[in-house]
Amino acid sequence: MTSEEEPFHSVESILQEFIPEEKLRLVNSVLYGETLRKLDLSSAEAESNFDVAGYKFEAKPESSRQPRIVRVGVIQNHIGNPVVSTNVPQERSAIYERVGRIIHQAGRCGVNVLCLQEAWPMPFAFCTREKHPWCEFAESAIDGPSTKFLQALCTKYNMVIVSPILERDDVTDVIWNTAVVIDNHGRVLGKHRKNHIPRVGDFNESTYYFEGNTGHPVFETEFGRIAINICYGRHHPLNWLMFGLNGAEIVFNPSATITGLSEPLWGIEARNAAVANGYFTCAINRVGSEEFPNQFTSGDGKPAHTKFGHFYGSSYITAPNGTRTPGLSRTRDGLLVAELDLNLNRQVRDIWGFQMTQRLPLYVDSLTKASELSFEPQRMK
Ligand SMILES: NC(=O)NCCC(=O)O
Repeated sequence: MTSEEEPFHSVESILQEFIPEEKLRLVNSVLYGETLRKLDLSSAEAESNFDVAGYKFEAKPESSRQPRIVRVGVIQNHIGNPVVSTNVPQERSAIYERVGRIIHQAGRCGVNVLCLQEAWPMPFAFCTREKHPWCEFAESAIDGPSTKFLQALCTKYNMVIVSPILERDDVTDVIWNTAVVIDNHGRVLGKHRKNHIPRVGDFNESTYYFEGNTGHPVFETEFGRIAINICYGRHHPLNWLMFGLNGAEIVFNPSATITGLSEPLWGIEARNAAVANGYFTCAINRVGSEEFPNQFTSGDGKPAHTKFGHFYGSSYITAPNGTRTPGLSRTRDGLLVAELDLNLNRQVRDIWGFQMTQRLPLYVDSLTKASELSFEPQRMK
């Protein structure tokens, strides 16, 4: 589908429309795994301009460990106005207003750890390659406007919030694509800078920032050990692996990606990472279309244009056994909540033994060789 065709709500809504109810359960169990119970989110106030959905991932009871229940939430949202305004404070406050309403609902749903979409407090202006005015959106991770805005909400709802922003380093002025982790007491626990920067289609992000220099940090929160693999990093299995080796129990993947480029990959990559690494993954995509005042090109022979395609939303959450939630809508703002029992990670690891059988030393050796200029591929004739 191109951005000009009529957008459909979700794959799930099409399956529901055309597959008889008694068969739909079977189809869903093959496509999505175990049937998940729905969470009662009646405490959330229904609002006409965004959806709220919630599911429960259960683990077996253990006699030596208590269940480790945590509620995670992910938010996907439009930026508000179809044509982006170049007035930075105005654009930013409209986004705060829109996202703030959804965060309040997450608080009411008892969410413990919430993650927002990639570069949430700004339009995804990196397609333009213009520095002015978009670089003005870059802000301090420690005391920038978005951190300050969220700190109050973290404290109010006793909620950890992962805030993916365009960061301006406090000392050097250098710009980074960064996820800031603010704990449930409103303190900045730390940050992670995007490790893999795209050079594909209109994703001209390398004009603005470099590959991150923060490694693969795992943040120990009161609700579990979390990590963030920012957008294009989801195409890199070693990126996911390192968060797992460092002990992540939940990995968030805040993204910005469009129809016509990545949609067939979307349901695979974060889901596969959950299976391969024995942790929960939460894939979050922006939603809607963003149009910029000036035309841009990306050296791909396409005519100059002003629209950045359709961000298809479809945020979803996967357990280490591959069971996943349905996706949020492809067209509407939404809050997806999932109650996880983190004991499931070890239970699935025990069943499949991927950690035991992964043979890291074998690959260390091979990868070291493969990264050398003198590398000769192991091929037999
Ligand atoms: N934001 C971002 O890294 N997008 C790249 C496109 C993709 O990975 O689908």
